Amino acid sequence: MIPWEEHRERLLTAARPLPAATVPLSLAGGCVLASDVVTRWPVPLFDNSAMDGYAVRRAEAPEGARLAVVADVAAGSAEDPELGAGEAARIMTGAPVPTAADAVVPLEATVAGPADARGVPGWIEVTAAPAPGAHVRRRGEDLAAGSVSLSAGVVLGPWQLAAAAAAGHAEVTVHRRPRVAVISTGTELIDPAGTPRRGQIPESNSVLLAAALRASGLDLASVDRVRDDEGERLARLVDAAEADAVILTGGASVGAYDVVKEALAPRGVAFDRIGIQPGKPQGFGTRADGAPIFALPGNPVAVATSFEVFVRPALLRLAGRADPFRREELRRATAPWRCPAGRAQVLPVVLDGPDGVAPATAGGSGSHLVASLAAAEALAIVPASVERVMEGDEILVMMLA
Ligand SMILES: Nc1nc2c(c(=O)[nH]1)N[C@H]1C(S)=C(S)[C@@H](COP(=O)(O)OP(=O)(O)OC[C@H]3O[C@@H](n4cnc5c(N)ncnc54)[C@H](O)[C@@H]3O)O[C@H]1N2
Ligand code: MOO
Repeated sequence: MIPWEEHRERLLTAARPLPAATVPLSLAGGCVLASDVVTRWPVPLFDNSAMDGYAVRRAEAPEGARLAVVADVAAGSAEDPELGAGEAARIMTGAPVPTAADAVVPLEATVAGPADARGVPGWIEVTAAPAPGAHVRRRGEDLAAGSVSLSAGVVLGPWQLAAAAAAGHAEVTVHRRPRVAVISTGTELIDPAGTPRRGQIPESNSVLLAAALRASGLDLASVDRVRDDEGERLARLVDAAEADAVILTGGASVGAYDVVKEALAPRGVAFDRIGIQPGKPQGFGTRADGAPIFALPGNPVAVATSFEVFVRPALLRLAGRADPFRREELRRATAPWRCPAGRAQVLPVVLDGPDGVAPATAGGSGSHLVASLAAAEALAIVPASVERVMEGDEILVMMLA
């Protein structure tokens, strides 16, 4: 039996980041940046006002000063009005501060005289003197021109994409988002909407994997279902999948009709017994083009936990993530539970209070308990040496959100 950490390491070593491509920002969300984004200009681009108010020469704007309003600068204006002694310009938030001004007095700190047709008053009186540079957002104070705005390796979320746009880029160079093919196997499987006859069950693994891929920012390339007597078709589907990785479920154990093993072992996929429960039988290999092939056991809970423990980190590596792991926390068991002998346990759990954790199901870690998966919030990972978790024991918990 291979320790689960060793199996995971083997998968991670084989998973090389996909080549980089330049894509528009609208398609880059969730991708990992492959090269630095260097700002084309200082951010902000020019000194601009942080307030709606009046641009002034501070030395001439003590409390009680009356200033003539000689210009009106809106956001987007290219004007740079001269300000003489005793003069001010009305200015809006985001508008360029006139070169002659060195502070902005907000509207609320003024009393205004009669206005013209555009609403610009002829004069204002300052009711609170501005501090030096008050309400002026300085050119380059966020980022100097030519400096790195986003470093390679960053995952592009909404904030990072906005930063790239602000730095003057409509496109970024990212690792391609992995496209993943899913193939579920089993003669017993029918559509969830069907009426199962004796021996048949609704197919749920591909539903789980498709959603898990999407939730991890990965693309679903295709979904197929194969009967246990369709080994050749299975091999063809794996070969032909237009995907960067293939995940199969079922048929990975020692049964008489384990189609995945039959079809893929001759193609170099290694099937091993891993020291983890659920998820003991696992197959792993690489296609001729380097795409990893993950053959998971069929039990739905084993699929859920194997995806989290093995497949997701490897796929995130393909996506270019340096750290592909979930956040982990140490929590206290608030109920006791049994663990399998000789294998690490990955148990779907609920979070109990600020630092507690309890099994999501009374049935323990049975790999068929798919309905109770719905209640789970995280996965407890208990080492192989532990046979029983006692109330109060410290447990390592892999957080799923
Ligand atoms: N003699 C032994 N038998 C088994 C062993 C063993 O070591 N010796 N290992 C057990 C363990 S542990 C597991 S896990 C399973 C894995 O078996 P397979 O990978 O061959 O999976 P299947 O037999 O195809 O399916 C297992 C189970 O899951 C249901 N299933 C399969 N696919 C789906 C799907 N897409 N949606 C919903 N449910 C699915 C299937 O009906 C079975 O009930 O082997 C044990 N046996
Ligand atoms: O390892 Mo199997 O996945 O326990 O039930």
